[in-house]
Amino acid sequence: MEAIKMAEMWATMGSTLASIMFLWAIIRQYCPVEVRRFFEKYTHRVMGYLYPYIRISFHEFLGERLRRSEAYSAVEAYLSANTSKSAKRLKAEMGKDCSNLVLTMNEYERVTDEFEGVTVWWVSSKVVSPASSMSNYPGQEKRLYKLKFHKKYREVVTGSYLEHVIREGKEIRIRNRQRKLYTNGTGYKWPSYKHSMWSHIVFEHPATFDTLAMEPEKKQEIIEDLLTFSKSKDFYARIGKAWKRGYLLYGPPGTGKSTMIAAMANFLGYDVYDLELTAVKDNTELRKLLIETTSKSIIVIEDIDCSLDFTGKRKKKGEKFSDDENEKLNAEAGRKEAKEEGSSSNKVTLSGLLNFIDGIWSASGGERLIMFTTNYVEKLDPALIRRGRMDKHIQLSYCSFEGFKVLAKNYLKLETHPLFHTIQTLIGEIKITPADVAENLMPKSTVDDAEKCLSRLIEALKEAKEAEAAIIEAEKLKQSASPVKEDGGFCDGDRETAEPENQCQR
Ligand SMILES: Nc1ncnc2c1ncn2[C@@H]1O[C@H](COP(=O)(O)OP(=O)(O)OP(=O)(O)O)[C@@H](O)[C@H]1O
Repeated sequence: MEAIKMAEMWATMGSTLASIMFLWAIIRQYCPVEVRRFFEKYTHRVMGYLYPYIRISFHEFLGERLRRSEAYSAVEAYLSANTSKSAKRLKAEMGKDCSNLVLTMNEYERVTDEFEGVTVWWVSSKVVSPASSMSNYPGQEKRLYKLKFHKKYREVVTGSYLEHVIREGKEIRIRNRQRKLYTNGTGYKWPSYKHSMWSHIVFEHPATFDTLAMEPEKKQEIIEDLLTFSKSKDFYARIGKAWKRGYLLYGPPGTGKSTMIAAMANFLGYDVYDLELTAVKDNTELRKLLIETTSKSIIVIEDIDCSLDFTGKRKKKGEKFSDDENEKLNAEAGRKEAKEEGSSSNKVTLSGLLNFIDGIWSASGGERLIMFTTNYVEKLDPALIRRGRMDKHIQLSYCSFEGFKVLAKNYLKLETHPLFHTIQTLIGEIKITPADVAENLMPKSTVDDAEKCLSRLIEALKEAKEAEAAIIEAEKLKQSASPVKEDGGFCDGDRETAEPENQCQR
């Protein structure tokens, strides 16, 4: 009996409240703003005792720090990525003016989220500002999010949860935005002089770390390095360094240097600036181009060893200098360059490039990765690639069995196959680039099945093995014919000849 009475009482209370809400929704449209605010203030107080949940407009807490539209977009991105499918329906535009709000109840969508053990509910609602009495324009329609949570979690929600939502939402938006690939070329500027400028296309390279053929541990190390960098804004500010990181990617042609850059750009959601140094007239122009790059970008100089004379001018291959000696040589080379710069302003110099790498972005802020690629790391000037400038050196090498498995999964959708064993043995014995493996795995006609592609790869590996054996045999014969050169220099791959010109030829 008791239970039935209670149920009846709750039902009556519920229907009374619903009637009041319904009446209020009608009346409030015609109420002056002051009356409405007064009424709502006291209703909220009373309701606070009966109903311990708080419903806040998201902008109450972030309005000061963030533009409304920015906050709205961040929440939208966060909810779309982190919560149930229903959030995907929350796509909406945000209007400019949010005064005089009228809620239209039937637009409600509700999404649940959890953070540090706290449950919150997001509600999306449509808002219409009343039509102006002076014009014929209808009222503007806007969207907003409201957040509901138990009042005992007020501190967690307004303290860390909202920050978390905004931060994550912004990152998701950056990852999802359409990115650009910039290249520099020559343009004309009034009054008609040539100058280097960026032009761009949409960056749509499909490479990801999942599709990159590389040992899993090495891949993971790079991913973590990138993640740490992208989250280290405060750290860089604290230690007084520009928020940039240099990567040197080196290895033989076809080992995936360009593919790695694309995977990095896709992973971080950055734009790519492909800087062609040979098209840059001088240091002034280089400076201008670099300053024009935006935050969250990767600046790439491919084949740096071929881009002007940046190769080991200061230190010849095999020469071992102490740090002091190196400093002296570098200073001397710097002076020489400065002289050259004075005599010919028509040049991008090493010192110019080093200066820009070191300091150019200190004033402009924002995060940037600078990447050099080369097939001949040993040719590069040590000053160009020292740690601090090129913070991480990544060697891209010949295809390992782990790398092959990634390619087999990408190209043939194969995780395992009886022919894998033969491939594992052969791939451990010879050097083959991922590009060559990929080429062999590519179906050449509609009748090519996985087995045919794998057999073709085995054939290619066997041929490469035979070719390698023939080269080794020929070299042995050559060496046994002339062990010592006329000038007394040796040629054993490790030791230099007496004259620098007489370098070993492989
Ligand atoms: N590690 C890899 N993972 C996946 N695919 C690869 C890899 N390496 C090469 N490839 C394939 O080979 C092609 C050429 O590779 P990429 O241009 O990245 O090599 P690279 O090292 O930059 O060569 P280069 O030094 O000649 O510029 C790519 O389009 C890709 O299909």
